[in-house]
Amino acid sequence: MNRAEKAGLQLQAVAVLRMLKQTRTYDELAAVTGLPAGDLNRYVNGHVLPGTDRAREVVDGVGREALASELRARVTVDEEGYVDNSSVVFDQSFLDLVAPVAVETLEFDRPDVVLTAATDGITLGAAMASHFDARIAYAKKSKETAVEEFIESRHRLASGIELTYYLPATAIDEGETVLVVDDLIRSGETQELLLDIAEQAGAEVTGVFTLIAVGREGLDRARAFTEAPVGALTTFEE
Ligand SMILES: O=P(O)(O)OC[C@H]1O[C@H](OP(=O)(O)OP(=O)(O)O)[C@H](O)[C@@H]1O
Ligand SMILES: Nc1ncnc2[nH]cnc12
Repeated sequence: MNRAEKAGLQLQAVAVLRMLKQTRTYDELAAVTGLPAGDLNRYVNGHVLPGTDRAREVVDGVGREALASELRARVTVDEEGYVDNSSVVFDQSFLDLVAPVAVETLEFDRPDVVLTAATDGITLGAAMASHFDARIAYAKKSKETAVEEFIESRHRLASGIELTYYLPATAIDEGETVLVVDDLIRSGETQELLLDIAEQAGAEVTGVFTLIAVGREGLDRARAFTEAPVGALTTFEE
């Protein structure tokens, strides 16, 4: 780990601790993290940075669980199992916190491009791309004006309606690496289209990540299309 990566990890741990501290006393934070309350006070106030091992423990161990439960507390699920996650996808600061934790715990390699689907995947995609210093690309259900060439992927849904996503052909170069992300996966049809677009571009997929999986079908479907890691921050049972 070089110095910049070490500093990045230390600052991620501080961001996670600050988020957890918002609803906890230092003693409660000590109970969650297993770290002394006095040290936590110094980290949260920015007087001292946690060492690399402690920072990794916070980001890997505490971070993922804490962010998943924060996410679950924010979303609502209606009686048909549809999820309203607008309070998460509209909150760029929260997504900026999720990105490094997801990357550390699911062990995604740095991609050249983070690929997502408009609309609701865009803010998570931006957070992931910013974390990796990678480009973002989002496929849309309509063609952008003035773009001459598109990669398109079409799929007939169970209802018979056809779904097509379009990506400007210049968004991904052949041989580049791509991390595919979205806010939510349910049937996996959207991920299948994104993975097909990545394949048409001649890209190598480094992983698939979603904030929420509703049931297992979508993740299993994505796994059938790539050997790269596929994961969700949290899964809701159907
Ligand atoms: O796994 P699937 O069954 O394909 O469902 C997941 C997709 O559905 C939602 O997008 P939606 O199509 O509602 O578009 P939006 O982001 O513009 O709301 C969500 O943001 C995912 O992209
Ligand atoms: N918001 C949502 N909740 C559950 N399933 C979905 N499929 C597509 N969008 C969804």
